[in-house]
Amino acid sequence: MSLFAWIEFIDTSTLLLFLVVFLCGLWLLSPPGSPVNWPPGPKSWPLIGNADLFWNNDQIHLTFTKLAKKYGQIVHLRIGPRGHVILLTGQDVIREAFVNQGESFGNRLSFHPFVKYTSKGRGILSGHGKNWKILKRFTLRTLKDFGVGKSSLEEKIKEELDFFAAEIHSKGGEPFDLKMLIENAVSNIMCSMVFGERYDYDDEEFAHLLHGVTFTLDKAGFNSTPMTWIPGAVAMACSPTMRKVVDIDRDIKEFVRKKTAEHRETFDEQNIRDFIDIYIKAEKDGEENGALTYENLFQLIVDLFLAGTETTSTALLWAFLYMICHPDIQTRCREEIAEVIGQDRRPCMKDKGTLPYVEAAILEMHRLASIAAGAITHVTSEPVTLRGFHLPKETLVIPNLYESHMDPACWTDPFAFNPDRWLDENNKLKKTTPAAFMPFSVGYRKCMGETLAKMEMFLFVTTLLQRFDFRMVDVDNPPSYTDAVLGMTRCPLKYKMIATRI
Ligand code: HEM
Repeated sequence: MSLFAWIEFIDTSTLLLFLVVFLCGLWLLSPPGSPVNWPPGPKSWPLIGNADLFWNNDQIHLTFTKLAKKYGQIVHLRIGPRGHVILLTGQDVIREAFVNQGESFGNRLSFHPFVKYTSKGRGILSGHGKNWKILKRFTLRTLKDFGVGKSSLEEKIKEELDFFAAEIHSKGGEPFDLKMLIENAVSNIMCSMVFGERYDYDDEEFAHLLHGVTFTLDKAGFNSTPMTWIPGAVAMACSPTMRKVVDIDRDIKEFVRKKTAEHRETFDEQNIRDFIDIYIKAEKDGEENGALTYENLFQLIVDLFLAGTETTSTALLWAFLYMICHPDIQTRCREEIAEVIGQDRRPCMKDKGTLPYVEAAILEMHRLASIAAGAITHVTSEPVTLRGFHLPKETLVIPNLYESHMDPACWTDPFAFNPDRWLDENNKLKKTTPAAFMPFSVGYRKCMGETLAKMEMFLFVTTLLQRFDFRMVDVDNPPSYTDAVLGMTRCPLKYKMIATRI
């Protein structure tokens, strides 16, 4: 296997030579004697630093945990002659950085080639600084106004659940893979909020976009970190993956462009239909001193799709995998739903608080699945000091959220799926959650969609368990619920299941 097979980006040996020459050049030009004192870390190779740790490694969170055991809570990795990555392990140090010094640790990777050629640092996922603050304010306010946490959005989620349940029913008890169905359903909720419409599960154009989103999130995951210091033009010229990500970005933008153009033509200030209308109105009203531009709207919508579909659908995939691997827990959830809600009415958000065991199972899913195992890479916005280490501006910072969820010092028998750990002696949900529990990250850049994600998780899990019994296809050959692949999110391996209508 070639040296660069890990990243699928390099076509030819000529390029390899070019890169070596390029890295040598950078190395020679690097300023001597840096004024920072780096935390400890593994020995690094000349030129490539510790980039080898990322090669072909879809379990990088486990590598990070091993490094923390050896070098401590703050580990330093070198990438190439100039790049520096800091790994943070443990909720205390993660909070010290992201909560206590949130803004200093709050930039994103605007210099990664993927970002340079797609969002260009606009939007909320890869943006930072003044523009990001404006978009964050607008997004949180609009999500709230538009119904996140309110009954209007709840109705949309329930409508989608009816389509979703009908699709599962149509499998007629035959084995099926939930992945695409669930991605469709979750994206449709976002589509209803943003565009005011949903798409059929067999809509080819939409399926193409969803595949694109999955591909991008897979390839833009942690093992693409060493690419950060490869010049964008070199990556574009040499990497088929990079070119595909750019093509996908173009297709998604074309789709969004079509939708926003239609909205502009039919815009009626008296009848605000969705997120795009709210944005158009804000733009017309000159809100935020004109900072809400068309380009910003564009990237914002793309970002909401990237951040809000794959995450929730992956979390749901894990939830149903745990349910089929633990039929006893599934039955206990269903019994609680039957006792509190019955079969004659559908679950609603008002039921939250009355189904402690189901809620405990969802919390346990978030912990054990740790879908955002390393959150999204942060970047220091200025020189900072953390526990005596002085880190320069533009240091990459990755929090190992996975380790916090698996730390035996915080969780008894951490690899077991055990909803009971969230309940008190009266089988009520414990009043506080442990500080080590951070599925949505913490501080300045924490998830903006947490409330929406929690609504979706609760309504999907309760509604589907009320209507279906889920089983594994072959009890003698159960799917693994410990193995996973980490791209941007930590995904379960492909599995099928059987659903029977209750
Ligand atoms: C189970 C579902 C979800 C999980 C576990 C999750 C988790 C996360 C995590 C860990 C981050 C990174 C925070 C950091 O870098 O420190 C994040 C960022 C983000 N999430 Fe979520 N998320 C979920 C669903 C959603 C949904 C449904 C939305 C839709 C609105 C959303 C919108 C965002 C946005 C916009 C960001 C970027 C925040 C920023 O960079 O400032 N997420 N999410």
